[in-house]
Amino acid sequence: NEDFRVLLVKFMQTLSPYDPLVSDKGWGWNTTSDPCDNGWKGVSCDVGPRMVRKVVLDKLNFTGTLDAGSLCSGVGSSLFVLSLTGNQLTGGIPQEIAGCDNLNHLYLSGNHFSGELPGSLSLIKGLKRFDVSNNNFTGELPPGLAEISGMKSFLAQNNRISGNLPKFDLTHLEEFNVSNNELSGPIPQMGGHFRANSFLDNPNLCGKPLDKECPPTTSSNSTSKDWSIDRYLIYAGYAFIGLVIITIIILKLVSNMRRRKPKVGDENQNVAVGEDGSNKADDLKTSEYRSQYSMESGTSSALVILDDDLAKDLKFEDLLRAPAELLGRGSHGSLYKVILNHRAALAVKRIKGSGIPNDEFTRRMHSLNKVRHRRVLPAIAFYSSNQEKLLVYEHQPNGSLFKLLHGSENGKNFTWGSRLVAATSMADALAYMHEGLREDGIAHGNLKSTDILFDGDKEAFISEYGLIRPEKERRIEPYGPKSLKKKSGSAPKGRLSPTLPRDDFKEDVYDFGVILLEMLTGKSATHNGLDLARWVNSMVREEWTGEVFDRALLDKGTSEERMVNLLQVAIKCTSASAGDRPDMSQVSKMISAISEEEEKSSINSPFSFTGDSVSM
Ligand SMILES: Nc1ncnc2c1ncn2[C@@H]1O[C@H](COP(=O)(O)OP(=O)(O)OP(=O)(O)O)[C@@H](O)[C@H]1O
Repeated sequence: NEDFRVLLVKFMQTLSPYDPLVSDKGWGWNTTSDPCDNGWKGVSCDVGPRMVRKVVLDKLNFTGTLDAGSLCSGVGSSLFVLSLTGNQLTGGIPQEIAGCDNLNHLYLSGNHFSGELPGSLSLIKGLKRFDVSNNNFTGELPPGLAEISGMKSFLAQNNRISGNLPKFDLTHLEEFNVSNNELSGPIPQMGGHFRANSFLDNPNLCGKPLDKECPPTTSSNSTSKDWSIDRYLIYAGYAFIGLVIITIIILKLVSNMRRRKPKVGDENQNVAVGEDGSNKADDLKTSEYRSQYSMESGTSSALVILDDDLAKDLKFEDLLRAPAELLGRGSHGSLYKVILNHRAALAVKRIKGSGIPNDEFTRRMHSLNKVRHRRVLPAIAFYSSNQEKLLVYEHQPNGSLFKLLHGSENGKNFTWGSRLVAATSMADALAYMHEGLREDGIAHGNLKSTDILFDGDKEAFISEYGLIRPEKERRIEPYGPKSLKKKSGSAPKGRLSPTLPRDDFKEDVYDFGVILLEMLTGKSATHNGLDLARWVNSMVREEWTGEVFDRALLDKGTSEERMVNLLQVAIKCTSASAGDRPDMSQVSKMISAISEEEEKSSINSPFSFTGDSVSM
């Protein structure tokens, strides 16, 4: 009826009170047309009963306020999604928002909203995704909000919300972030897998997972009981660690004593013997590795040159003396940019205490050096001792895929065509390496978007292939749709699985799938405590596939069909069980087919960054 249109038009006018042109923009919002017939901008309706289901008006420079009263009286219970992200709306969220009592998704981030979040929000019992991040909200979080069961995202970071944090049930939440507010007091024990970054930058918030302990309090019996349990656990932990250390020392002493006892007739008992019966120490000194500088004289620890052109005459001393710039600290060690006279810049990875014995590591580097793909960055030299390893690569000047997608430019200049080209060549490179190194059992082992680097010509390379097998273990709680049905026991990536062996090649496929998802969604794999594969799966299940894609991709010329095809490949790669994941060779074929389609449709955009270099 007409009243309902009048109310919706009033809602729109309040969003943009200073822009009388809204009605002239051809957006359809007027009392004479039907929102479901004439496609009002941002309005989607049910096909059957023709009811307004979604109102999505993002980034339209609205400067007014949210007239929830008119909107919710107008659309009543039919509205499922309200999204006003990235405008400049002011004022608060009116209590009347509860009139939209079937709202599932409420996205209001990136505005200038202020005031307290209304308590009436907790009356919207079906609320699943709630995002009010990046506004100026103040006051306390209504405790009822934490009691809505089935909530999947709660994002309220970057506001000025104060008071205590109510107790959410975090085990079922996929995204949770209240960082950078003014919250105070202890973080309640809420379960879930969220790390400190979901709570950071609240000066007076304390307790796990933050690094900051809460001061002991006597005011509440239950709190002091929690504290004494905590303390008991800490002391028990110390005692256990002490016991383990003592056992290790005793075992070491016993094994040293045994080793020292020479056996009659055995003169080489201290030299390890290889599987083929050869003497490993001698192997390492063969002409395949040219020792340039020996750190520990008399041992095989030396800078080993693998690429005669790039690392000619490179000496360990040169690396030690040259000025080095720390580029980052990863999970295995630090990475330095080193510039030596008359040489291209080098990237030197320093790994301490890898746990891989010297000779095993050297053999691994040797195997890797035999299998080369032009899109996999080879080590040009390395040094290995039992305590420390150095790997020397060519420095790549255009940063990593991670920075390109999540750096200051947020992937704005990384077009769909460029992403597809990078995905195709990375899949091809990984498939090639898997095939060549399968017998040696050497997969990449730790693939992340920081390991995809761009060279001077802005071509993508995989780096750190097979460098080290991290102590990351097989995931027991997978992230595919099957696992989402299980309500408990969900685990973050890399959770311990003591019994099942890990298939490194299928782990690579999973990691590659996550990289594809990062390229498709523009989200990082661990942003906001979010497990990307799990989030995408749940969005697709809820039939919100269109909402997962990076907005920077929704340009003229981008094929949604091929984006969905690539998304399906990524979902297969991140299948719950390793057995359901395709091999990299199959992945490569599927992506190549999408690329061919793209080429045929002649809308393939060239791989392009704008500007001289990628700004990070
Ligand atoms: N050859 C290279 N040239 C230029 N930048 C590099 C090179 N190798 C790595 N980097 C960048 O240096 C930073 C630190 O790298 P590093 O490998 O130490 O960390 P990581 O990849 O985040 O973690 P991990 O140790 O788990 O692999 C990353 O941003 C990475 O993209």
